[in-house]
Formats: sequence, C-alpha cells, structure tokens
Amino acid sequence: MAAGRHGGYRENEFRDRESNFELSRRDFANGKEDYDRVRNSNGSREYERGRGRGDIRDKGRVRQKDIKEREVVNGGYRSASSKSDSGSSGGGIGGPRRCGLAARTVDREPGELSSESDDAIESESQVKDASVSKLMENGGQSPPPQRKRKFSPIIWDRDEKEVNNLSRSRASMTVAAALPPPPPLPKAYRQSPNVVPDGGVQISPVKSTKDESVERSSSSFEPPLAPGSGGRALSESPVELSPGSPKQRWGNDLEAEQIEDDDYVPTRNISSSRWAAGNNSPVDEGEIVDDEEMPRRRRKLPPSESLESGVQNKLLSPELGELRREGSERSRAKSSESDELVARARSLSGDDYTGNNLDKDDYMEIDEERNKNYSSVSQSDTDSGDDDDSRGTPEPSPSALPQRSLNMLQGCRSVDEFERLNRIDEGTYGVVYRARDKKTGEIVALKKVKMEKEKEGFPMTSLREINILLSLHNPSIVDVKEVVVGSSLDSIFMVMEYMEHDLKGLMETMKQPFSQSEVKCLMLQLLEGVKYLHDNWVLHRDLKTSNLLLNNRGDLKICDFGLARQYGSPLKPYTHLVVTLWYRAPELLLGAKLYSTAIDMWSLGCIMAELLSKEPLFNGKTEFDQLDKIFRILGTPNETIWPGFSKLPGVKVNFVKHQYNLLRKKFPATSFTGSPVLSDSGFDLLNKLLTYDPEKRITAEAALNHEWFREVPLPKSKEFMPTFPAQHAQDRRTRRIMKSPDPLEEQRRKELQQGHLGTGGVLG
Ligand SMILES: Nc1ncnc2c1ncn2[C@@H]1O[C@H](COP(=O)(O)OP(=O)(O)OP(=O)(O)O)[C@@H](O)[C@H]1O
Repeated sequence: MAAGRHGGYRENEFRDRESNFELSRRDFANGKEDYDRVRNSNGSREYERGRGRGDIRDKGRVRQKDIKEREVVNGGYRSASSKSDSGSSGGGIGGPRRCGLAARTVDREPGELSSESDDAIESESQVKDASVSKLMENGGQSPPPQRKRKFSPIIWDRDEKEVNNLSRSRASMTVAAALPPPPPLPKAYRQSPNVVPDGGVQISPVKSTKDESVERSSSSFEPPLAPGSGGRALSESPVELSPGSPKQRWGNDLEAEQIEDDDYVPTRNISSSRWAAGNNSPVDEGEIVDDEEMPRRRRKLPPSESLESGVQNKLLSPELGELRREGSERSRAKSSESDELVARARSLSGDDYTGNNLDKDDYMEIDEERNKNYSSVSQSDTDSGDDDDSRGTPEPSPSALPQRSLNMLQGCRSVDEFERLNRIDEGTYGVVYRARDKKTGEIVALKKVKMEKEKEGFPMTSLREINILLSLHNPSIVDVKEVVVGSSLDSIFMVMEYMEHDLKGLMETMKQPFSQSEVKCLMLQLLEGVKYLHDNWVLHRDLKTSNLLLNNRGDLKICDFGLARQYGSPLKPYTHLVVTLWYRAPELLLGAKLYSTAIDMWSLGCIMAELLSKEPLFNGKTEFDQLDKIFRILGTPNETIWPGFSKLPGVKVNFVKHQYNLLRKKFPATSFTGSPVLSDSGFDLLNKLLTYDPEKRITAEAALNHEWFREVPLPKSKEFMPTFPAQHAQDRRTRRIMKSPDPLEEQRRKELQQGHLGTGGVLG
C-alpha cells in the first residue's frame, strides 16, 4: 500500500491556473525521480545530523547577523547564556547539508546555520544522531532505501451493523477471532514490523529509541538533578523559585478553594485507598511524604516481569519498552509508581495485561458494590465515546478492574507536594496549572483530569493519555514525569514539564508570523515527534497549534494525547469524530471507513500553513462548512485525484465543483501584499501534506526528508529562535479569542441529534 502512496499525487492534484503549468511541468519531469531521491537520499537527514552538535563557526557568524536582525522579528532573542545552551538535546537544529545547494549567507535568516562544516563533524554526528527517527533507521546511519509505512492503516467499517453490534455486546474474545491479526507485538519481540511491498511483514531490527545519545542530548536540556530529589530536576527557571507566600499554597487562595471543591468528587465507596482510608488525612501542607514507604509497597510487584516486561513488551511497540528500560538517569528517575500506573492504566484501557504477575497481597479488599461501580471503567472504555474496545482487545474481567484501578494510584505522591502558581488553561479533558515542586523547586505543569463529565468512572481518555505519555520519550513529545493525586482518588494530576507557550496562544500575540526558517525549525521538530508516534503505532488524532508547546529554548513539544490511539492493534471501530474541526482530514469529514497516520499528516499541513500565515487555514464552523472551505481552496476532489472518493459515506450529493487549487495564491512565491511567501519546494511540501487521497499524502518520514528543509533559508537553529515573554502568569484562556470547535462537544451534539451513531461524514 505504501508503495503507491505518493505515486499519483503530482499528476492528479489540482493546481491553480497560474502555477499549474509550471509546477506540473516540473513535477511531471522530475516528480517521481525527485521524490525517490528525496526519500532515499542518504544525506537527507541533515536536520537530525544537526541536532545536538551545533556548528560553532556558523553560530558565531550567524549570531552577529542575528543580533542585527533581532529587531525585525517577533519577540526577542535569548540571551547569550541561553544561546550557549548548545549542548542540549538536540542542541539546536544544525544547518542541513545542502546537497549541492549553495546557501548564500545573504539568504540566511537569523539563527540559520550553514552546513559548511557538516563534513567535518560528520563522524561526530553519526554518534550523536540520536533523534528517534534516526534511530529507527537501519544502522542509525542513513535511511533505508525504501522505508514504508509499517502497518496497514486502521480501519473499520462503521456501517457494518454486525460489527457494531458485536462491538457493543463487548463480546470481544469471539469477535477478535474474526478480525485481522493484531500487529505483531508478542512479548518476545524486539523488532518492528514493516510492511514490505509484497504485503508481507518484514521484521527489521529495532533500535532503542532511547539510546544513550538520546538521553544525553535530551537530558542536557535538563537542569541538574537535585540531590535527594529522586532524580527530579531542579527548576529550569530560578526566577520562579521565589518563596511562595501562604496565599500561593496549593488549594489555599480563593480560586484554589474553589478548585478544591471541584476536586472533591465522592469517592464512590472507595475506602481502601491510602488517601481515602488507609491514611485518612490528606497529606498536609509541608508534610513530607514517606517516599520510602511507597516504593516498599510497590515492590511487591515481581520486578523482573511486572510492568516493564508485561507492559512495555506489549504496548505501543516493542521499542517503547526498550526505551524506558535502557534509559538513562532520567528514565530511571521516573518514579516506579509511574511504571505501575502505566501497567494498570493499560489494563484498564483494555491492553493486554499481565495482572497475574501482581502479588495478590498488593491488592486491597474491595467489596462487590465497588466492583459494580468500577465496572463502569470498562464500560466507558470507548474511543471518544462512540466506539468500542471490544473488537479484539481482550478486556480484563470487570471484577478485576476495581482492584487495578485502586491500586493504580497507590504510591503516587500527593498534589500537596506542589505549590500551585496559577491556572494556565482549561481544555476539554482537564485544567492545566503551573506549579512548583516544593521539594525540588522545579516548575511543572499539572494537568488535572476532569472528572465531572465522567459519571461512570475514571475517564478513559485520561487513562489513555497517561498511559501513552508515560510510555513515550522523545524530545518532541511533552514529558510526563509522574502522576499525583489530590484529596481523593478522583482527583488525579499529570505532572508534566512546563512549557512557556503554546503555538496558538503565541501566534495570537505575535505581530508578524514566523519566518520561513522559523517555520522550518518548528516543522522539523513537529515532524520528528509525529514520525516517532507513527513509528510507535500511535495516532495523535488531535494535532493543532494549541497542542504544540514551545519553550524559550526553541523546543517544540506535542501535548494533549487525550484522543491519541494505538493503531494497528486489533481492531475496533474508531470514531471519525477525532481531530479538531479545523485540522480534520477530509476523509474523516467525509466519514471514511479507514483512517490512519495520514490524518495526522493533514493536520500538519494545516499547522504549517497556520505557522506561515498566523491564521488558521480552514476555519470551518461545521463539518459541512469545513469541507466547503477546503474545497474552495484546494478544489473539489474527484475519483481521478482520489480514487474511492465518490464512495465515501459523506459524498451523497454533488458538491459544487471548484476546479482549481488556489492554495498558491494564499502562499505565493513572492508577495507585495504581505501574504506569506513560500518557495516552490515549500509549497510542494504543503501540497503534499494537504493531498486529498490519504494514500498519497506524504508521510512524516518523507516530509522530514523534503528538500524544503535543505534549501535556503535553512531551518533556524532552536537556540536562535525568538523568545517571547512567558505567558505563565496569564490564564491562556483569556488569550484565546478563537477556538476551533471541540470534537467531543461536537460529537455529543451529533449523538444527541441522531440518537445513535450515524454512518459518519458531513452528509452521512
Ligand atoms: N506541559 C505544559 N506546559 C505548559 N502549558 C501546558 C502544558 N500542557 C498543556 N498546557 C496548556 O494547557 C492547554 C490545554 O492542555 P491540553 O491540550 O493537554 O488539555 P485538553 O483538556 O486535552 O485540551 P483540548 O481541549 O485542547 O483537548 C494547552 O493548550 C496548553 O496551553
């Protein structure tokens, strides 16, 4: 399938009248060849090469230019001290090798690095090329010549009543037998399955995505570990460490009181938890939690096979387990309760579970009534509500769930060990606070799981998010350090690294959009994160600018995995109501029965356009309006450019036929009107991300290799990215003037209207 993925794009995609001839001619002449060259180019991973090494000569040169130009760019630039933070993870984006393109200094933007010294540091780079994507490739040296998407995309048939009924009946075991086999994730696997052209599965050795160099590079961004901090890092920003007045104490000011009220949710007869019963009083302010005691409890798990082997071998992909194990201090520093939580969260979310490994004594007694209450966890194990896990993923028996759900939180620290500084934002699934770890002084973000909408148990979206985020380790994915609990078991917080901005909020404050070289820097990081996700069988399904965090060191990180999903695992119907409307792929809008990683790539196209123009590309108000906006800009698709289009459930009437692709008008090569300019190759990438046919849409890996990243202006180094005043003191909600419609709200509305699950699609 992947083999033909991009083959037809150039011939079939609409182009606007002006650019049509030129682009088509170029594309026809060079299209396949270009693409193959880009895809297969050994020297094409320049960005990754550049990561973590920093070209000193170039830096010096560019810095001077940077200083001259800093006035003209949004925000300021980091101080020299932060610039010198070049040993950091990734160290900044090195200048890609030009592969024959001669970059003129005059074409460079501030912070853009030359690739002149690439050769000189090549050998070093081969050691340091630690990005996960690189490591997924053969030998860590160069991409394999024909890397394909690993597994057939997902996949379901919403219309098949039989399937739906079976799903709903949760007769998972029997249904599973009739379904396609799961991705090969048996325990012993240390390999990643790749689809080969003949459709078979090719097993290629998988490298740990968290090898030492990754660790080295990522941890170099981290502040030193505090002695006795359990490996947690000290605050990255000492300014934040001003002693909090009593008013600042968590749950102590007015809002906090309110929050604490909110936090309090009846504990559903949970009486055996450490917080509810075992240790009745919540941990007092200032009280030091007995760190010794908690691990002791946890260690009842047989270490050899418990969570690490049981979970990590089975979950997202074998690599992840290795990642976590082979890690580094940072990985080890993660509390083992997180591991336990992962395992248990997984058990709750229906993943295969090695619960037998748990020492029975580790469980607490739970009466039958609790069992009843907690079986709702299983009931609510749906994908955004309308799908069902039962098709093939064996679920733990309801009677097992309560024990696990209770134990899952045992051993977690209390949220009282954090001082709440301010509320950052509130999303669909949780409120996010900025807080300070009282022990270490580290500034973190705490995402409180929203419970109020989940009458029937712990929200599965949150379990999934916790589960996935604790498993993923990549410089472009926000790091979840641990999970802590509030005054009741219903008050759960994810402790994340704190990031000063999200891109949506940031762009709302910027006077000018990001420059091309800045967009390249951001897109490269984003693509690396998405490639890592897709390589590890995860679809994000809600990529948008508000879910992309940026810190003042130029690091971009993907957050909000509430809608994320493993793909390739045995199967269940997935909702098409994922991805916030503005970033939602046309196949989802049209109710396609199959979807896969390509939906994330469409979102990336929308994000790239938004970064360049500072405006959302398609800001529809409804699904229909969204499609209409897309068709007006890209042309109305048809069978020629998108085979299978006419059979999509949503295509039940004739759409107005917009004949041309007008995208180039929005992003011209040159502009006198202030429109964002984009070179031919940049436009080519944008077009490939916004390709209608998901089979032809570009993959994250191919996008990373796109020539746009090798041409001038080169990607700006992270350390030369502009800095912006931290928005932490503000509630980001107040900055959010426009917010794209929320997919879950939309879903609820639809379900209410329909009274049942429709076939999906705008007209379906
Ligand atoms: N680690 C973090 N550091 C700083 N801010 C963060 C962090 N994580 C999230 N935020 C802020 O909180 C906002 C909401 O977070 P998140 O998207 O995870 O919540 P959500 O409830 O899933 O939101 P949504 O409604 O977008 O799905 C983000 O847009 C971002 O502004």
